[in-house]
Amino acid sequence: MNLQKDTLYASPLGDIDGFKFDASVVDVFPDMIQRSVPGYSAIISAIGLLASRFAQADSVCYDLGCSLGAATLSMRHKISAANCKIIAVDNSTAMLSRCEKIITRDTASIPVELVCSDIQDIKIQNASVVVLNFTLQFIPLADRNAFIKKIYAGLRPGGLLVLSEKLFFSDLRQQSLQTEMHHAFKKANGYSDMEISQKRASLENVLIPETFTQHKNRLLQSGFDNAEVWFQYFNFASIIALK
Ligand SMILES: Nc1ncnc2c1ncn2[C@@H]1O[C@H](C[S@+](CC[C@H]([NH3+])C(=O)[O-])CC(=O)[O-])[C@@H](O)[C@H]1O
Ligand SMILES: O=C(O)C(=O)Cc1ccccc1
Repeated sequence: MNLQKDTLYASPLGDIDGFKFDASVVDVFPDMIQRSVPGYSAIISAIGLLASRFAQADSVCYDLGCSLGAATLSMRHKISAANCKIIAVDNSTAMLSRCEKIITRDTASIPVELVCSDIQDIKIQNASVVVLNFTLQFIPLADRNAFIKKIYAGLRPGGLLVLSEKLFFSDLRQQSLQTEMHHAFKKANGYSDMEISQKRASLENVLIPETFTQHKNRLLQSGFDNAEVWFQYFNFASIIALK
């Protein structure tokens, strides 16, 4: 499980396929997400702190779209409520089998159940914490309302949803500036202009960002009491929604 540098888009590709979380991505994923998502590590640490505040005794904490389990591990090391378990879900078999190896090597005692499934198809019950860390953006737009309603229904009173997303800005100058600054962030982390533009093409119609207002409206319409940004770094933000 050696950490590999992300060079997936470093050579010119003729046709650029839509981005997939396959075995080639798994090998470079920690490097890719760290160098591509501004504030990723800070968000992962804060998810642990939030879980320690919100995890209720005898409840379930969900990590939906868990990838290699970074948010799961952060929660697992911080939760002190009695008799909690974590359910971590991803529909990429390549991601989930690597995640299983990582979780097995970790020695913390909170049980972790790994589920290979579309996150829209699982039961969400008795939840005190639900984490969607950069995952909703990959769910078809038409399915997002029903999915957030389902999460709300599965949360206990006092429950927490952490929703981290790449944002879109309805103001054209903001959208261009925030995108430009995200690309500057990636360049400062060693990606070339070609890597940035090829990755951008592969994410077209795969990662579909929405505005903060769209997210907030959906969360409120689904029943959440309130929803606010607690972290933002350029066009990447994390939202706390409370039941
Ligand atoms: N419908 C779906 N059902 C299940 N999983 C899905 C679905 N769509 C996408 N995924 C999974 O969601 C994850 C998104 S990465 C999350 C990072 C992680 N949360 C982290 O905190 O490190 C974010 C990113 O790479 O930008 C991938 O593992 C997909 O397989
Ligand atoms: O790399 C990007 O440009 C992103 O928007 C974030 C990202 C990170 C990892 C996989 C897919 C998207």
